[in-house]
Amino acid sequence: MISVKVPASSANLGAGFDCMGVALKLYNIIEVEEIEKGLIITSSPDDPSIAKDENNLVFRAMKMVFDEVGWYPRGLRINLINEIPLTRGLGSSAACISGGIYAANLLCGGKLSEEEMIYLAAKMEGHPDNSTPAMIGGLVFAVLEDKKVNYIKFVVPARLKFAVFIPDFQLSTEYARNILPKYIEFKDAVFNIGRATLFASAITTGNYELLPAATQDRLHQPYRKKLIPDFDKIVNLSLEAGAKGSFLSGAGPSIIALIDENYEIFEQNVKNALASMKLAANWDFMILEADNSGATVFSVQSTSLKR
Ligand SMILES: Nc1ncnc2c1ncn2[C@@H]1O[C@H](COP(=O)(O)OP(=O)(O)O)[C@@H](O)[C@H]1O
Ligand SMILES: N[C@@H](CCOP(=O)(O)O)C(=O)O
Repeated sequence: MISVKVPASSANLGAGFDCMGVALKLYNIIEVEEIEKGLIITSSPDDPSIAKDENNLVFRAMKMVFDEVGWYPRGLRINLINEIPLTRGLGSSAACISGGIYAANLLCGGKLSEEEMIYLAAKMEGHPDNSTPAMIGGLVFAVLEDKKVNYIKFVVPARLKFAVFIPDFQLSTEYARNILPKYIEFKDAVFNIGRATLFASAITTGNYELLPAATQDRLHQPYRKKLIPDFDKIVNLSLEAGAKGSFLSGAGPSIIALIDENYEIFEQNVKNALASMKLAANWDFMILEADNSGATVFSVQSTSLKR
């Protein structure tokens, strides 16, 4: 049995639509084992949206690797332990894809390079901003090209923390992508280019005072926030509590805020605000650090199957 740990991820980071994302210390565990025959998939906590047959996302990612390298297990047992909430904008699908590719590559003897795994994951997900940090960790600037992903990984210092606000409803990434406009005004494109580059510079040089300006966006949040009733309330309360920027996590509905200091004061202020605004019942709140490792093996037990 091979056990792989793969982190959650928060993509876009404001202005960096489809090209920026950070891995977070919230994990799924994917356990895989070759068996004599068949496909056995279990998951906990179970969720009706998690397929237990060949439609399962982790299995589909693994099969893509087997097809790529021309090696197939006789049968496969997959056990999924899901800490990352599904369909909340925290890269649950990307964790399945990157974790499944990573686990399958271990099962078939490591035939794929890290670059090949990063590309396959981004190609399957359709955009590299979740799958790449899920695979290698850190805060990643990434562009999916024709046959590869061009990326830079920035190792996030522990002083920068991430407040995550998770509502009690789901918003599928597919739906949240379909509602985006096919065309935008030139001035809005220029607006986002400037802030995405300012974000990259501010985050890598530690100029966190620039982050509130650098995390503004006109490409996706104006459209998606309409699907999230308390969006402005959560963003405003996190900024008033001292966050250095607050914005949609991925395609949502979760919201993420950047915190640079006074974490305990921030946490207490947020908890007080959530309670006084009667939002606490519908919004989970946690403070996470960035994960700088990505998908990792955390146990390998020899299989009883003899080839
Ligand atoms: N932990 C999981 N196990 C199996 N399938 C999953 C898991 N997480 C997501 N999926 C599949 O991926 C699909 C897309 O999820 P998505 O809307 O992208 O969620 P997220 O925003 O968390 O990435 C889900 O409908 C589900 O079928
Ligand atoms: N760039 C994508 C990111 C989707 O992230 P997820 O965690 O919601 O799957 C988008 O904004 O559509």
